[in-house]
Amino acid sequence: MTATITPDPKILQVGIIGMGDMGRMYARRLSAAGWTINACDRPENFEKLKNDFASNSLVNILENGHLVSRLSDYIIYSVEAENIEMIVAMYGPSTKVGAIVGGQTSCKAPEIAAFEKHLPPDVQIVSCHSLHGPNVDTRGQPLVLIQHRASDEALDVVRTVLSCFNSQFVYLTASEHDKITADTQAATHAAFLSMGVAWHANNQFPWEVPRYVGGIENVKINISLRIYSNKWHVYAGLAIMNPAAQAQILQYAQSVTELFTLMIEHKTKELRDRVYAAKNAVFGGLPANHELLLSDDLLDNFSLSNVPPQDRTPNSHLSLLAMVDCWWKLGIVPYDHMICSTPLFRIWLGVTEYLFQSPGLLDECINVALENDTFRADDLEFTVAARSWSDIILFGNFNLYRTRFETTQNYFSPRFPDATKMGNEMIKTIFEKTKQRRLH
Ligand SMILES: NC(=O)C1=CN([C@@H]2O[C@H](COP(=O)(O)OP(=O)(O)OC[C@H]3O[C@@H](n4cnc5c(N)ncnc54)[C@H](OP(=O)(O)O)[C@@H]3O)[C@@H](O)[C@H]2O)C=CC1
Ligand SMILES: O=C(O)C(=O)Cc1ccc(O)cc1
Repeated sequence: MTATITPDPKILQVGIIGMGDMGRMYARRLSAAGWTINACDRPENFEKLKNDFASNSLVNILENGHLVSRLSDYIIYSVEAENIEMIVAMYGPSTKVGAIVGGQTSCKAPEIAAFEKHLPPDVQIVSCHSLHGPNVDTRGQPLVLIQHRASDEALDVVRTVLSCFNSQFVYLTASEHDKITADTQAATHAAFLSMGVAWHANNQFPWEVPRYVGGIENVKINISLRIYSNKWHVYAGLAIMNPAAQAQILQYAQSVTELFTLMIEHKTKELRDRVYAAKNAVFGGLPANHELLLSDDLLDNFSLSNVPPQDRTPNSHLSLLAMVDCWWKLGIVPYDHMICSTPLFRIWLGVTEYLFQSPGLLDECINVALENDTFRADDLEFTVAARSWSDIILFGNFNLYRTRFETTQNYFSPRFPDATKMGNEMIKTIFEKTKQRRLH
């Protein structure tokens, strides 16, 4: 069934269909490593794209995916997950005989189904997924490879082409990929999306509010703004199209609601027992000499606020209590997924670990949750937001997702440049610090 493809930059041509943020990042890095790239976006974007890459002689911009598919030996679809079936149906039949095809979408079940349905049988399928955003240094980051319908030689070709990223290859099946990424990404994103909506609902720029000062608060603000500065469809696609993700988001919303109810009912024993049961399930297996992934000193360096950190207000941290509760209820041990984790997931895990494992901090947080009303209005809005995101995702409503996302995105947009700069620094520092932990 298979034709031989030589992974030689003088011969092999790489195709990229979809020149958005990720497609452009791939085109730049692969061409810098000497590969010839044939690339396209939607036909109406042809002139602009051609202009943008006019100075790069190794990137050959074409009008549409038919032209890319006919010329290229290894083709990557880097398009919106929601549209993958329609786009593969359009261009897949034009694929060069014996070529290798893969996709970059964040959820593999629909992508693989589209490939199986629309690619000619002589075409091999090796999919990929860079587990990070387009502006993150690719070195050392996980890069999932899925040898779905392909020879070992075809996998080798893909490995050779993508080796210039110096990422860490992780070999999975499509369904393993979807299960693990649901565990790492779905509830993480739900938490940050809900924070953004809650701050917006209370008409707050959190870095201007003195009660949002301190290490953990810096992470919440930076990461939430980082997500809102990205494209809505990236998060909608991986939440709505991955069935395993829906269960996580539903559980996260339930955990938020149930913990918030215990807080406002002042059910001290029930709340404490539940939080400690979750702590035991998620962190109980860590060795005695386990070092925290993050420290407050480190996190204090990444503030968008001008208020000094010593004026920190203790917080109920509902979003973090609910995260660990959610992992517990779903039987997820997040450390099992480090090899396949995104930067945001590692940071989020680092923060939850910091809250649950720093002496005294968890009890302080439970006491605040039960007795202090400072964050009550924020926690109420956060609960409503978590429920609302889970409804939108369970109903699979892309339009409502987009409206909800973009409304909050507009509200925060003036601060995106600062937050992106700070977020990149934070990711870099935390990446260095957690390198050992990630690889073992
Ligand atoms: N951004 C991220 O952090 C990551 C994203 N991913 C995944 O990678 C994929 C791409 O994401 P990203 O680059 O961020 O998104 P973008 O929206 O920036 O890129 C998608 C591109 O595909 C184009 N497109 C749509 N239809 C066609 C078509 N018929 N032919 C050619 N091009 C088309 C879009 O054009 P137009 O906008 O005009 O519709 C857009 O330029 C998504 O599936 C996403 O889930 C994976 C890892 C990380
Ligand atoms: O790190 C994260 O969770 C991100 O937000 C970036 C991201 C988005 C989509 C992916 O498929 C992979 C990474």
